[in-house]
Parts: sequence; structure tokens; C-alpha cells
Amino acid sequence: MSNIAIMDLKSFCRELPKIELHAHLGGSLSRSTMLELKRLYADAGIADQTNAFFDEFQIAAGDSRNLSQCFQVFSIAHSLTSTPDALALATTLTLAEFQEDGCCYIELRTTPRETPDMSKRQYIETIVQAIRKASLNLTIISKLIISIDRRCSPMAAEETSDMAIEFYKSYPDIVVGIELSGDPTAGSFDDFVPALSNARKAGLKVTLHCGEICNPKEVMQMLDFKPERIGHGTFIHPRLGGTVETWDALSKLKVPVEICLTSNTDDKGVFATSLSQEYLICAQTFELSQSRLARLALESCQFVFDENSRKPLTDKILNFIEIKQL
Ligand SMILES: CNc1ncnc2c1ncn2[C@@H]1O[C@H](COP(=O)(O)O)[C@@H](O)[C@H]1O
Repeated sequence: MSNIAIMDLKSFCRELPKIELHAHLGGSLSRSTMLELKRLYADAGIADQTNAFFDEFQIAAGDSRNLSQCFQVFSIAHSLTSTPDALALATTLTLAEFQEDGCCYIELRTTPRETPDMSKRQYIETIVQAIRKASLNLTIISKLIISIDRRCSPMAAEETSDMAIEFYKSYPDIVVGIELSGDPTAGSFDDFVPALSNARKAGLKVTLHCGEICNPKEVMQMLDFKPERIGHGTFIHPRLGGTVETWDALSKLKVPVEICLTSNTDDKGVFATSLSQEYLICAQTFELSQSRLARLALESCQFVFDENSRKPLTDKILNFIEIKQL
């Protein structure tokens, strides 16, 4: 039995140096950050539109909301980050929390939004400056990925891509990539290929939310695009709603998958937002028992395959957490 099994799991998870490659800013706001934002709004005399609050923001296992309804919870985060000050504060507090959780490197991602108080360009500028300032006080290395929301038009996607390129040129040490996310039932991947290709040509890396719902045709299109990474990859293995073709393509290309444990909590396939970055905290947030969490870890491991044998790296997780003890 390894020491890990007898060590306090929470301390172990926290102390373990971690990298975070899939954190949506709007999905990472903690309760305390949201309270700080509410305070900021109150002090500035800004009307707080978030009357339905914390309970709605958390999506527990077995939540009866459907996929599209789950995406509506982000509007709560959005309404609390509609001014440059609030957005900067949200960024700073979130980065500090990731560091506090033992995260040493993060690629934060966010969708530039126009609000009555800022343009999309100001949105990006605000976050870039917040990251720059945070780097003076924090040890965590922080980068930014610009998100394109699947609900936007191809033209809006190109506008976002152009801005991502512009900021990448000005701040290559901060802006590192572009990604496609948002409600996976919305839009069509084809529509976003020109925007993503432009960004890629300019030097930005590309990561795509892929296979969050059962859509093998789109998974193939996305893999053909050869993104540097994909997010989730839930419906790719034939046993889990994908096809032999999708699994073979992923195995052949060896595209790294940003696994999101908390996105596999719903029996229908997907959902739960990534509110935290640490296994045990995820368990608490989503009221999962440790054994359920361990099972999710194993399920997620199906997507991490050994380069040579192509077998899932289940043993690695078994070594990581002594599962029979849970
Ligand atoms: C769980 N699976 C998911 N699948 C797809 N997109 C997701 C997501 N979780 C979050 N987002 C995307 O991130 C936005 C919130 O952060 P930002 O406002 O960009 O910082 C959501 O509106 C959605 O577009």
C-alpha cells in the first residue's frame, strides 16, 4: 500500500503540484469570488441582477436540468463580470485560488463579451492586464486562451479570432491559444473552421471542445482539423457513445484530451461545470462520494491511452489512489 493511501487525500490533492489546462473563467468563480464581486457592485452602486444565486450556479450529480439549461447558469457569472473592474477582480481572485490549490501553471480560457461597460477588445485587454499584474504577486504561471462560443455567427467568430491574433502579437507571453466551446448542440464546426484556421496560421494553438454529445461526424471533422488538444472527449470511445472510427482516429493522432471529471457526472452523458480543479473539491462540490469519484476517475482514464499499447491507463490511477480502500 502506498503512502498516498494512508495520507489525507485532501492534503495530498492540494499539495500535489498541478497544471490546469481547461478552466473557463466564467465556470471557475468560487462562492467567495462571487461574493467579492457582489460587494464590488454594491460599493459601485451597480444593480446586481443575480437574484437567483449560488444554488443555481452549482450543478450536482442527478441535476434534472437539460444541457441547454445547464449553460444558462453561466449568465450568473457573466452578470457579475460585466465591468472592467469586476472582470479584473474575478481574474485575480480566480488565479489566486488556483495557486492556493497547488496549481503551478494555468491556461485560463474565456469568451470575450461585449457589455454596456466594455467592448470585446476591452474585455481581453482587462484580463491580459489582470494576468500581468497577478504575475507580480503570484507564483502561478498564467496564460490565456481566447474562446469562441458555438452560438456566435461565423462572422463574429472571425472577429474574435482577429482579436486573439492581435493580442497574441502584442502579448505572446500571455495569449497562447484559441478554443471552441459553448453549448455543443449549437452551431456547426464547419462554420468556425475559417476563424480557427486564421488563428492557427498566425501561430496560436487550437483546442476544441469535442465529443461532449454523441456526434461522431463532428468528432471526425474536429480530429481531421488536428487540434493541439481537445476538451472532454466524452463520446469518442465506442463503449461510451463514440464509434470505432472516432476512437481509432484519436488513438492514431494522439491528440491530448483535457479530461473534465465533473463533466461525466450525468448519466445522459455530459454535464456539470468545472467549478473546481482538484479531484476532492470536485467531489465535494458535486456531492459525489469518494467511491463515485474514483469510478469517475477510472471512466475518465478510458480516454488517456498508452501510446504503445493503446490500453487505457487505468493502472496509473489505481496507483494514484488506492481505489479498493475508498
Ligand atoms: C462543461 N462543459 C462545457 N462545454 C462547453 N462550453 C463550456 C463548458 N463549460 C463552460 N463552457 C463555456 O464557458 C463559458 C463560461 O466561461 P467564460 O464566460 O467563457 O469565461 C460558457 O458560457 C460556455 O461558453
